[in-house]
Amino acid sequence: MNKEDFFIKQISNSKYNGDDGAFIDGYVYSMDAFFENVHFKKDWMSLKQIAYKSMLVNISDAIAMNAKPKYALISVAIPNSYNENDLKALSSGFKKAAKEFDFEIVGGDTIENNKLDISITIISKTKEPKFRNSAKINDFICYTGKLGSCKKDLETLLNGKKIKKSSKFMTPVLKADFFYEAAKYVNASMDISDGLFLDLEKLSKASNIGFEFIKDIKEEVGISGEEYEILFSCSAKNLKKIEDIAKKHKVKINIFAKAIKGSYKSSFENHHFKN
Ligand SMILES: Nc1ncnc2c1ncn2[C@@H]1O[C@H](COP(=O)(O)OP(=O)(O)OP(=O)(O)O)[C@@H](O)[C@H]1O
Ligand SMILES: Cc1ncc(C[n+]2csc(CCOP(=O)(O)O)c2C)c(N)n1
Ligand SMILES: [Mg+2]
Repeated sequence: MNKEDFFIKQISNSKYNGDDGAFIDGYVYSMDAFFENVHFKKDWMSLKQIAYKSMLVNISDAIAMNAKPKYALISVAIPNSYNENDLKALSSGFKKAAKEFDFEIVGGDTIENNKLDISITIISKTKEPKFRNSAKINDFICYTGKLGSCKKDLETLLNGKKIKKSSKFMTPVLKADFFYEAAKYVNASMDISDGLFLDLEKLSKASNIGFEFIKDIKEEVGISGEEYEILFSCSAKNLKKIEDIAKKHKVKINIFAKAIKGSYKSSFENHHFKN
């Protein structure tokens, strides 16, 4: 077992743990960290972009569970060198996301540190939560959008070069409207944060299924992280309905595998606690 899974198992064996968020009594509780030098370098993005992306990566988990964000708690470690304009820029990114997705920032914590580190908790509401453990044998396995560009853009940045302002690495494009409408036809879902192959492994474990690939997934597509697309499964019967909803919202759907008996293991390493 890897260090991350070992640790999570030590802390919590709650039945609510293990999905994009914990669904309890109509609400989904989820949190994600967005830390300097782990998730971004400060010369890559403006403070507003950093704050905005830190919110989007969190909202992504709520959407993947078919939950609508209602409240957020934001914990921020801020370098002492930041002036008032910096603080305004940072808060404008948080507020932009709250306005766009119509939720309230109800609390958090602020400390001083030598790096900018952001942790956000989102509390979201749903009448019909979607989990990772509900994919059924013979389901089609699909993902939204295009995968691959985030890894390419990350590499460009790590090589000291610039990427386009419109890059999905800078600003993930969440498929909220599509998914809130399509969710009733979906069996299982999660967001793609670690990369399709690793996230498929999580889906496989949670739903106790394997995959038969219909389409060949190239390595640069399968190992691209931070895409924040939605990975989902649905029955053959519901596929057409989902495709129609996707068309209406101008969202691309890739149908690339079928769920079969068995299990799936990615041959690629998790980026956390690499040797
Ligand atoms: N420190 C922790 N304490 C308790 N539970 C944790 C901790 N870290 C992770 N978990 C739980 O383990 C599960 C997997 O966490 P992880 O952060 O990998 O979520 P993910 O949705 O798969 O990935 P991402 O955060 O990149 O979207 C989640 O249910 C999460 O709540
Ligand atoms: C400086 C820097 N180095 C590496 C990366 C790549 N990276 C960080 S987190 C992550 C996947 C999901 O994250 P998490 O599991 O933390 O939600 C990836 C691919 C980056 N963005 N910035
Ligand atoms: Mg997730």
